[in-house]
Amino acid sequence: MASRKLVFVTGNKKKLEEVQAILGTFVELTSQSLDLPEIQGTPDEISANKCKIITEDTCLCFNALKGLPGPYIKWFLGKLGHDGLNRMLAGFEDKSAYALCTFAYSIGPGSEPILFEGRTEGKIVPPRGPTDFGWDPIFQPDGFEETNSQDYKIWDPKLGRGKVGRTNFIGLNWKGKEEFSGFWLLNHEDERKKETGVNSEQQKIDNDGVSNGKNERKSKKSKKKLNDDKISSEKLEKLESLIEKSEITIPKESSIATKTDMTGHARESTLKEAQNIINKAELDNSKNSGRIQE
Ligand SMILES: O=c1[nH]c(=O)c2ncn([C@@H]3O[C@H](COP(=O)(O)OP(=O)(O)OP(=O)(O)O)[C@@H](O)[C@H]3O)c2[nH]1
Ligand SMILES: [Mg+2]
Repeated sequence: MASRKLVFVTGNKKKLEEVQAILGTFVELTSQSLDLPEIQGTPDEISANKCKIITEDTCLCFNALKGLPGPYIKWFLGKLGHDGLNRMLAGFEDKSAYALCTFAYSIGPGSEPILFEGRTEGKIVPPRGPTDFGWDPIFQPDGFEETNSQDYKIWDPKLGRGKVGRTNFIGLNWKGKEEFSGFWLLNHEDERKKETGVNSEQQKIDNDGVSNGKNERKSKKSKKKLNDDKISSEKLEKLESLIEKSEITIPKESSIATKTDMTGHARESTLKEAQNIINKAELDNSKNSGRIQE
């Protein structure tokens, strides 16, 4: 199992299953459910993990309704069901929609969460397939004859494909995963050293154009280690070269945001949720240290 541990703050078992399947070989997730803003339970586990957390917010956006229900899909789905959601579009010719998944990733208290997004275009159709997960039965991604329900439930590494924006983000295209893994390594010096054999000082030397045999040896060792972790050497080389060339960019601003879609809203609410969790963990930390001193 991967040595990197991350707390996924979600109350949704299906989400957890999907994200773990996608990140499986790279990060081991533990889940924690927090009902914000009325926080239930204590996020001790989060504090203990120094609050390396991710949250994820899923939107289903109808273009005819200028992006709505978007982040409110949970409540619309709960009240109207699949048929009701279809009927909302009865008066419109345009049945197109998109699934938008926004991840917030935090490396710990005091650090601003970083956002990553995945988006899948498709259309709203009468329900087909199993009904055990949300709006899957009524969302048919472009290029597919099946709804999300009828197609692959989760990221399938053998088939090399999966579904909706989550897989678009970290599965279907490797770019998202590279950014995430690259970001992770860049921000966790200890793990970076362990995984790549290169620390930031050495990287600085390499970037300045000075290479040495020692690094090459370490790099070979790290390749073996990560191969064992089932990341192909081709992908590892790409990742390492991205890190070394510092070509990894963290997408703070989305290139897909438009005035009519829900991207901005999704970003804001995900960020707020992540920030609330961090604030709560910070508060818990300070309360704990207060208790110890007493
Ligand atoms: O058919 C689906 N395929 C998916 O891939 C998917 N991902 C989320 N959802 C549903 O969309 C709403 C978003 O709300 P949401 O992002 O706030 O999730 P949530 O409240 O269930 O969990 P969380 O906020 O604790 O993580 C909720 O009704 C989720 O069940 C999905 N439905
Ligand atoms: Mg939620």
